[in-house]
Amino acid sequence: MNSTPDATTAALEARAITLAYDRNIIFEGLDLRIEHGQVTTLIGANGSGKSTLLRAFGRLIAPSAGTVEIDGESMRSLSAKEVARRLSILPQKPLTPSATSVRDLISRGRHPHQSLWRPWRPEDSLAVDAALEATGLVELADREAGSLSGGQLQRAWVALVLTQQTPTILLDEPTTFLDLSHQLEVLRLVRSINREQGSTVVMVLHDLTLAGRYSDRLVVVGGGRVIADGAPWEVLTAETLREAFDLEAMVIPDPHTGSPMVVPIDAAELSEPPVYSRSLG
Ligand SMILES: Nc1ncnc2c1ncn2[C@@H]1O[C@H](COP(=O)(O)OP(=O)(O)OP(=O)(O)O)[C@@H](O)[C@H]1O
Repeated sequence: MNSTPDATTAALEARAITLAYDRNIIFEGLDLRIEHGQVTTLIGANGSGKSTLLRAFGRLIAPSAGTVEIDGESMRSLSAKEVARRLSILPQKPLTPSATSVRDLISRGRHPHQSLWRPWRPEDSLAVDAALEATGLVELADREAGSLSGGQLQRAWVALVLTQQTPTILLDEPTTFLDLSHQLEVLRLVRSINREQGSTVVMVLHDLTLAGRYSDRLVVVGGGRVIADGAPWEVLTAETLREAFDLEAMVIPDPHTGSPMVVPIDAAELSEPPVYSRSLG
């Protein structure tokens, strides 16, 4: 790994940033620290600015005011190649190149590691093989990427990000298009990379229960600010869900993992007594 984190430097830090599209201001003067070695997940309603924030952390968009730092250094002061060595990002809608095999697509993840003096090495092939294996794509390695199903392609993008082996990984909705079993597989993989390699992960997820299960920290955004920030049990409360999502919900412990499970309540059903009491009564 390239970075040498210390206790006081954040992996990523937004300092008083303003993010806007023309005159549409999404965040103004926002501060947010992302700690080294944690899985942090951004949650919030549609259009609340999660992807915008992630893109700013990935230097895909520049703040119109304030700074974004990586390991204590301003992103602006670093070359594109240096940023690519430190972080990888899976954007929300990556464009699939045509006439590219799955293996070639994933191999692109090794480009930041190469230079004139550092051509393709056996370890690059090993990293690609490991990512194919980890994402269950070995049998599809020679298929054209454009011919994959939505879920298979999503796993190929996740594999591409993983082969980069950067200290920080940003994932915008990595479970889109995936069936539940593959969602679990991808999130388990992301967490194992975090635990085993100490990578810092920042993701955007829509499934609140999975976010709570696989994250160390949740950051809820809405109305141009951070509504709540903390460990999953601190953040996933009925009050926060009401404020952030306009949602009535119960939060109960998952019987298997003990992590918070969000059970949405349909407002139309609120007038009815719970099914349990109906069947008992
Ligand atoms: N490229 C863009 N140009 C103009 N406006 C944009 C652009 N991208 C996002 N927006 C607007 O910025 C706001 C925040 O969008 P963003 O995609 O960050 O939200 P989000 O929380 O990730 O949403 P979702 O959950 O629907 O993916 C929205 O109002 C959106 O319409």
